[in-house]
Amino acid sequence: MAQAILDVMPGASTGTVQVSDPLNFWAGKRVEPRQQKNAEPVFEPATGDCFFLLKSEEPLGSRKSRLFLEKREKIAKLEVINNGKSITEALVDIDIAWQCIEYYAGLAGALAGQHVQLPGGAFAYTRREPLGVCVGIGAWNYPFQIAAWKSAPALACGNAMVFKPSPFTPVTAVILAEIYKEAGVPDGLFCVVQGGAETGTILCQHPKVAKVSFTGSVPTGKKVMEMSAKGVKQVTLELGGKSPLIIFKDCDLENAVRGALMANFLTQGQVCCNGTRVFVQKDIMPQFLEEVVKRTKAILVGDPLLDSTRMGALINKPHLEKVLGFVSQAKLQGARVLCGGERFVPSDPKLVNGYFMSPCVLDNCRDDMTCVKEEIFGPVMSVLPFDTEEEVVQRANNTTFGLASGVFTRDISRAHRVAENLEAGTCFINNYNISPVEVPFGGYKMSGFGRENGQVTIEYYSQLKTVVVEMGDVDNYF
Ligand SMILES: NC(=O)c1ccc[n+]([C@@H]2O[C@H](COP(=O)([O-])OP(=O)(O)OC[C@H]3O[C@@H](n4cnc5c(N)ncnc54)[C@H](O)[C@@H]3O)[C@@H](O)[C@H]2O)c1
Repeated sequence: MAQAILDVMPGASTGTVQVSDPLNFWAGKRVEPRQQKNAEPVFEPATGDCFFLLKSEEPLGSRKSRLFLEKREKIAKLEVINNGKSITEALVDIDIAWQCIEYYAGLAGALAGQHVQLPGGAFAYTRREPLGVCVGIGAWNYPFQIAAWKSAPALACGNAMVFKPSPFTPVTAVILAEIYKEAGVPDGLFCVVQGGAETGTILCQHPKVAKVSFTGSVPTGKKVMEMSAKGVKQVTLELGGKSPLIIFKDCDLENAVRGALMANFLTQGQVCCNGTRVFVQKDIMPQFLEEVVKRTKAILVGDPLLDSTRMGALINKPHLEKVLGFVSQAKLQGARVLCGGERFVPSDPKLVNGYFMSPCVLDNCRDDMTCVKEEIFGPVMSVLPFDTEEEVVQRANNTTFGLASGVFTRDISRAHRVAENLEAGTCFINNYNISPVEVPFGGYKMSGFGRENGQVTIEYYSQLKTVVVEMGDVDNYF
């Protein structure tokens, strides 16, 4: 069964793949939902064609790196077919996923408590224990990577995880389940359940669930937190962002332009930590704009399975329309479109119904515009001029989000001062959007709390037990 889904490769090309195997993984194997709801079509973003019928489960309550490398390309191709991102990026996503699993597999053996000496020979020690059954709920922009980022630390700490992918990208999480099984993870320890809001709700409300780790939008994150609060469950929330990227005039301009592109156009701009508010010091604005527009226009949009493609298709039609709507609104509010911002129809006939758009750079932006305030989640960069460090830090922080931030400067003191003053979970100095699994990732403010990756995440998937040991007699007050 597992093979069937992977057997479509390597001859697969855009528009030819149909997936029919069940995508739920329960007690060690792929299963059809026990009680099916209506099947929902899942679309291939590059062609607009349905390539899978997703049957989700109704009332759920009632009813190792070597392995990765062998499957790397196949998983990446399926990720592309389901998500629309370029194969170049998908391969990196899969690599980051296995690095994450290796990292936490390594940390598992290092989990340790503390020994505390007490008076009279007594002592205490602490044990790091699992929480129990954890739920992972994923967004559609990094389907496989999100499943790995959540399950690797969860399993390393001794928990079980039930993972629910986004119904837009249901296809690859089950392969992760099969890899875990092949690597020796006992049946039932990592399960995949398909479905949307209803299934997510059931999972969050289930009395036997100890923790929910959620990646998605702020409105859904609030609901997840409310539901989890009722059961006093721990929560990790990885939510949206509208991150600032600050480019000072003393920067290496070539690198700053590259950084701005990395901050805006990965995965068709559908990245939570994107630096979509690009603040550029006035003195270098003309040179910055000239270079960034030149590079943006050169981005090759098209068939995401081709190695030469740098930008694929957005996730679905309503989302494409929403992103294009943000561009229209920006124009009405006075922004100038320097390039892109339109639906793009590739010359390949099989891609004519795909959800492509040309990457967009907006100039003449002001802090009060919708495109500068709201998360667009598409390839739209808003450029804003600034004069002083003090002013730009204040403007950069003037948002309810706080996921990431970036600063380009050659002044080392300024770089660290700005990093300290920005209200965000991550600050990139002279780079943007790199995500090594060794460093913690997560938000400030309404971008969420808790962390993924890094050693600290162990604390979010375990609980501490204190054991107090008396070596003498009990001191009796009575
Ligand atoms: N901070 C991060 O690490 C990170 C990473 C990726 C995406 N995101 C954010 O995710 C958003 C885009 O993803 P999306 O459109 O899939 O988000 P979404 O909030 O619409 O959905 C996320 C997940 O929640 C599920 N869900 C929906 N309603 C639910 C409910 N009532 N109860 C439980 N689960 C429910 C969905 O089925 C999906 O699996 C953006 O805002 C983006 O910034 C954040």
